[in-house]
Amino acid sequence: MIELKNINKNIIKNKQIERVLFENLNFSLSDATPSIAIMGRSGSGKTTLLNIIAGLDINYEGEYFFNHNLVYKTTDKMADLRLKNISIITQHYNLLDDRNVMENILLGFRKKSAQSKSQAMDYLKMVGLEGYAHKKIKHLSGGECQRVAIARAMAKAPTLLIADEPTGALDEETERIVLNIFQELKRKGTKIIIATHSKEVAKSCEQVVVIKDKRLKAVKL
Ligand SMILES: Nc1ncnc2c1ncn2[C@@H]1O[C@H](COP(=O)(O)OP(=O)(O)OP(=O)(O)O)[C@@H](O)[C@H]1O
Repeated sequence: MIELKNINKNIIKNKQIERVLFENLNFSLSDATPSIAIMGRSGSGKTTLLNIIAGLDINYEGEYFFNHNLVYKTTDKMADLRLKNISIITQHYNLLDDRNVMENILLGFRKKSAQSKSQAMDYLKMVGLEGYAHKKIKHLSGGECQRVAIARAMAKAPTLLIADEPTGALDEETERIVLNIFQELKRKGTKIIIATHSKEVAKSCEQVVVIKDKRLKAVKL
């Protein structure tokens, strides 16, 4: 479904290469693989790789294939790809602080319909936040924000869900709830790419890779 070939990515500071982050890195999420976990030490480049996959970062060398088609790395083409296919749960949730929970989830729907509100209520219930629809985001805890971000991602019913440390702010029980939701999404055909430090989360994925020495290596947990 997604293939990145020979990716070179440098961190540039004051027009100089400060650090070579990826060198001839290859990534592949095959049509047959429901989910993949990306692991690696802090600062190894997990978020950067997710940003490349999400089309949010196009400043790299190498080729990007989506559904076997080469994607031209322009902001417009990548935005279009994202709009049609991808939901992202970022490390900082990217929610609108001054809006309430329901308004944030409704932003996730590609097309709103008469049923959108009741669907959004169902997603809220699934993430254990029934009764939170009218609360302002700024009044929620980190873990609650993370679950709203997951509910918003579900609203899009994406082909691909990209999640950056999606359980980082959650206790064990809530982590289990979120992992069950991911299993349900996979059953419905959504593919998932997760960056994580958690072995439990990684074990819930069919494939695990680790960023090491500027490349990806397959690992068995
Ligand atoms: N826009 C940027 N400008 C400068 N440096 C950057 C930028 N984006 C990322 N980096 C650097 O690239 C490296 C990789 O960062 P990244 O956030 O991808 O790592 P990570 O593996 O996700 O880390 P963590 O597990 O701590 O979230 C870091 O050293 C970071 O400082």
